[in-house]
Parts: sequence; structure tokens; C-alpha cells
Amino acid sequence: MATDGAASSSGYVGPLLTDHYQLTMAYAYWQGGRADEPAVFDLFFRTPPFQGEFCVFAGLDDVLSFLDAYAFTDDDVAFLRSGVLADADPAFFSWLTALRPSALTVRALPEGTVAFPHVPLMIVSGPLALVQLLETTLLVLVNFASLVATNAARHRLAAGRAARLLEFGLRRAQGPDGAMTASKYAYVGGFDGTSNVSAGRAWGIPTVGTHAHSFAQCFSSLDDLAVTTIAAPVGVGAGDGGGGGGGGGGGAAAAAANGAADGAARPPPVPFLPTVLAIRERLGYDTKDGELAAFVSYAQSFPRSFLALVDTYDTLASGVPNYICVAAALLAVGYTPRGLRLDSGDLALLSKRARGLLVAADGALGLGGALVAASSIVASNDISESTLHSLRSQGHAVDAFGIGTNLVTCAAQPSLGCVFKLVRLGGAPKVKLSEDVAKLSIPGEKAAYRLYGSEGTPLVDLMALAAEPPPAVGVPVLCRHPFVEGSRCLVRPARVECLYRLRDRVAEQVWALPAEHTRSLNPTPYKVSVSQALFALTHKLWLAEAPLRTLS
Ligand SMILES: Nc1ncnc2c1ncn2[C@@H]1O[C@H](COP(=O)(O)OP(=O)(O)OP(=O)(O)O)[C@@H](O)[C@H]1O
Ligand SMILES: O=P(O)(O)OC[C@H]1O[C@H](OP(=O)(O)OP(=O)(O)O)[C@H](O)[C@@H]1O
Ligand SMILES: O=C(O)c1cccnc1
Ligand SMILES: [Mg+2]
Repeated sequence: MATDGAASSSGYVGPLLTDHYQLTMAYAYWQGGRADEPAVFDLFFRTPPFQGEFCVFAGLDDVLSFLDAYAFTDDDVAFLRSGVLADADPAFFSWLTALRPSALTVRALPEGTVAFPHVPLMIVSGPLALVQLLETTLLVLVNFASLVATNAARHRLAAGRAARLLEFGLRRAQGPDGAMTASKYAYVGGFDGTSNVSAGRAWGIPTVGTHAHSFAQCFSSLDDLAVTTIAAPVGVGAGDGGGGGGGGGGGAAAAAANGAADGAARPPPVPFLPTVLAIRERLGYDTKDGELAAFVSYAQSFPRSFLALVDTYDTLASGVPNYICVAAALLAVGYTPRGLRLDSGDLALLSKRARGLLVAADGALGLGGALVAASSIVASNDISESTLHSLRSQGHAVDAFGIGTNLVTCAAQPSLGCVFKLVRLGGAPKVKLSEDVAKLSIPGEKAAYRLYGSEGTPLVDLMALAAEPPPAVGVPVLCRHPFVEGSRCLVRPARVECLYRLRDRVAEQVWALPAEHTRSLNPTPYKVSVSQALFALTHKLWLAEAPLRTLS
């Protein structure tokens, strides 16, 4: 994904995009002479989202852009002096403006890594007060990005590898920043394109689009057509205007086909409406003229990427037959149509019936399969992960799904609970205690490894102390449940992967996980473990730090 010139989704990202208490703590650390003590914080989640067992780590690109530019400006300082830190020693502000990201070390999973609970997604080391100041910003940059990337990956698992997935959520997202972040990280999570043109510009994500109901509504009869011809196709590959699914990039292609781009000599336009009407006659369709006129008009503008929304009036009685007439006429003229979009009703049933109509018309017109092959069926309308599972189990003929609201708003779970916890200070490991065992933090500066079995599938993630030697291939390593003493196993890895290194794209990783960890209903937990040394340290610290209550 291109990232140049698009440092982050939002203009708000900077040192003041933090919680008030981070600044007050930083001041107190500074005043107490502790600001520069070397500290290590882990950023991790405890519970995977969507009642699943995995999360796709995302947001690193935005985190690194934020850190690269990290510096308090004079304006920032003036604002803090006017309120948040009104009574602070002026020398603190000199310290604050001198802060630079070069004092930090960030170890992180690569963007798009499949991650599991408690294994740090990022480990940030540096002066205590500076790292503390980063907490909220890193969390806001990682939480939603990872949530939406995970949501996208789950939609991908539900739709299957072959389906094209198009993100249509801009109008329904949580504001412009939510929309931009969702478009960006849905792509990281495995979507193929977005309708969001600004995201296309910012990150090079392919943009796609069909048309809305309003376009069909604007035509009442065939008399609404300004012309009845279509530009003659020019050059080779007149019909190949890009990938299937939603139409993309058709405008330039159509302009060129119409001879509008450079004014160069073009062949004269060829008759089109008569061809469309002859096909309608031949197939014996009785369809709405206004809708047909709309499709003809759209095809005239986008002859290489014609994709029609077919449910404005009656999907099977009018929309699909009208699409067939225009698409077959495009084929007759020498273009390749793109497909149709269903946006209401029973999408399994309608997609199969639409495919049936396409097959029948293709046969009746003697097209040898060209109409069927060219015509992608796109479905939209409040599609969710569970709709995709249901459609798959029913059987359907959809080639591409346009998904908005449920994807970008993460309606099934609106937030991810990543946290940022101190695990080491001035050389000493630190824990945070909790009544809830799953909320205990694992102390110390850690390394993490993914251990693979002989079949190439991941078996377990192992956290160890950074100072420990890494596990070796073929050598059994004791993997202990971080919290449950009796739960442990010996793993003889066929492959050992250090998690804080470059990895494959997310799409491959989610499919590589055994299906029991990725199924949508009651998935089996993936094993996350700690080494014997880290287990011993964790439990020693818990005992040392936990107050011993006297009951009387
Ligand atoms: N075969 C199917 N199995 C399961 N869910 C489906 C199936 N077909 C469509 N859906 C889903 O059912 C819901 C249908 O919603 P609703 O009844 O509000 O739409 P509609 O009446 O068909 O269309 P609209 O209200 O946009 O005109 C959508 O979430 C859609 O994705
Ligand atoms: O349903 P989503 O997954 O959010 O996908 C985006 C929706 O946005 C568009 O229409 P819109 O919903 O604005 O109008 P409509 O309901 O009349 O189709 C499109 O036709 C989809 O239905
Ligand atoms: O291009 C489309 O079909 C589209 C784009 C955004 C939202 N709904 C549909
Ligand atoms: Mg809708």
C-alpha cells in the first residue's frame, strides 16, 4: 500500500491527542526526577474481538508516522500553559519541547500480523515520561485499525477466497476519520477495493463503483436518451477495462472510447439502442423502458465497465432482463460488459435466478458463454459476516460483495480493548495485579515466537524473556500457560518464527491458521504460552506484590 504523503488518516494526530492525565503524570515524573528512567511498556489485548480467537494487528503505519513527527510545538506548549499544566514549573516546558522520538525503541509485529491475546503487539522502550505520554495515542491508533482489519479478515474468511470484497462504508462510518481508517485497514484485512475515493488517493487502494438507484429513477422512457448510438470500440482489449466486481476506472476508458480524451480521430459512433431493442424483442422481455434507458445511458458513458444496479423496480422481471439486453448489445458492438448489482431481497435466491437468466439468454442469443463469463454478480445491502456465512451455506451465485455499515462501524463489536502496561522500569520487571486472573500483566521485556508444527501450521505462540536464547528447531521447549499452573506442553517446533520480524500479508495468514481457530461460532482458543523462566518470574512477582490479607 502506498503511504507517501499520507502520514495519518487524521489531521488531529499529534502530541496533544492524548488524555489529560498522561500530561499530569509526565509532569509529576519530571518533577520527581524520574522522567528519564528507562521504561518498557507492552501494548496488547486480553480478549480477541467478535467472540473470535484472533486479531489482525494494524495501525503500525499510523503509529510510526506519529512517532516520526513527535515534537511539542510552541502552540502546543502555550495551550498546556493556559490550562492543563497552568501551574507547572516553566523548566518542564523546555524539557517537553526537547523531547524527540530518537529516544524511543519500538518493536512491533509487522502490520497485518495475526495476533493472539497477551502477546505484545508493540513493545515501546524509552524514558518513562515520554513513553507514558504516548499511551493514549498509540492505543487510539491501534485499537480501531486492528478492529476493522480483523473485521475485514473475518468477512474474507466468511466470503471465501474467490469472492471480491468491496468496501462501501464511507457514508455510514463514524465520521470522516473513522471512514478513512476503515477504508485503509479493511484493505489491509483482505478487501480488494473501496468506494472511498479519498482513501484511493491517500493509499493507492483500488477504487470501485457501480451506480445508485437515483440514476435509474432519472429516466422515465426511452425518449430520455440524448443519443441512440455508442462510441465504436477502438484499439485492442476494448472490453477489458479492469477487474470484475465493481467497475473501476471506467471514466477515463469511456472518455477515450468516446473520443473525448484527446480529440484524435475516432471511428464514427455505431447504432446502439436499436441493437438493445432488437435483443429485447428477440428474448421476449417485457421490461421497464425508463430503467432500460438508464442502463443504455450508463453503457454509453462507460462502455468498458458497464455494471448496472438491477433492483430499482423488479429485479427478475425488469432489472436483470434490462441488464442482459444492454450487456448483450455491448458484446455485439465489441465491448465487454462488467455485471450487475443486487441491493435488496434474498441475495442467495436472486443471485442464482439472475445467473439462470444470464445462462438462458446467453444460450438463446448463441453467445457461447460470453455473456455469462463477463457478467459478475455483485451483492450489497446490509451484508455482515453472518450473512456471508448464511449465503455460503445456502449456495449463491454472487461474485463480489459490497459491504458498508457492518464492516466499517464494526457493528458486531464496536471497540477493541488493547491496553498499554508498564512491564519494566529501570531494569526491574513490573506487574499489574488484578482480582481477575486474565487481567494480570506479564512482566519483563519479552521476545515472542510462533512455533510451527511439521505440517506448517502454527501450534503455539511463546513469550520468553528477551534475554533467553530463542527456541530451536527440533528441540522440545516447555510452553506454559501464563496463568494456569497445570496447563503446559512440550513443543518440538519444525519452524520457529521470531514475531517481531517481517511477515506475509494478512490474507495468507488467516487462511494458514487451522480452521478451528478461525470459525465464527465458538472457535477453539489458540495456545499462547510463556517460557519456564517467564512463568517463574511472573508468578514470583505476583506473590511478592500481592498483599497478604488477614481474615478475622
Ligand atoms: N439469502 C439470504 N440469507 C440471509 N440473509 C440474507 C439473504 N439475502 C439477504 N439477506 C440479508 O437480509 C437483510 C434483508 O434486509 P431487508 O429486509 O431490510 O432488505 P430488503 O427489504 O430486501 O431491501 P431494502 O430494504 O433495501 O429494500 C439484509 O441484511 C441482507 O443482507
Ligand atoms: O448496506 P451497506 O452494507 O451499508 O452498504 C452500502 C449501502 O449503501 C448504498 O445504498 P444506501 O444504503 O445508501 O441506500 P439503500 O438502502 O436504499 O440501498 C448501497 O446500495 C448499499 O445498500
Ligand atoms: O458503487 C456502489 O455501488 C456503492 C458505493 C457506495 C455505497 N453503496 C454502493
Ligand atoms: Mg442500503
